[in-house]
Amino acid sequence: MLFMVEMIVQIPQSLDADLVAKIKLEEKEYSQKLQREGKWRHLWRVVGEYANVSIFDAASNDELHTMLSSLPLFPYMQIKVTPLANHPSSIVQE
Ligand SMILES: O=C(O)CC1=CCC(=O)O1
Repeated sequence: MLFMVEMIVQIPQSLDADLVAKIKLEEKEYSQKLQREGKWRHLWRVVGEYANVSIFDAASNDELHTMLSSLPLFPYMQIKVTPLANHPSSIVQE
């Protein structure tokens, strides 16, 4: 099952800079693990914003929720999930 996931990152200015750097490094490592596993299919930066648009491939809503809530930046993000279905005019059927 494919999902479009929109993430807006909002890290409080008051958070310790070293802690922020550590969280970002852990976020990168975790996201790249999911990408290598084929679970995180696309990761795009939204131009001009500290935000991304991603495509996830998860077996269930529960699996997607587990992946998203395990993100190190999860406490500092607004996340919107949109389930995707095949479009009848698409020449690519997933
Ligand atoms: O920078 C972001 O958009 C948040 C994020 C998601 C995966 C990652 O490595 O950073």
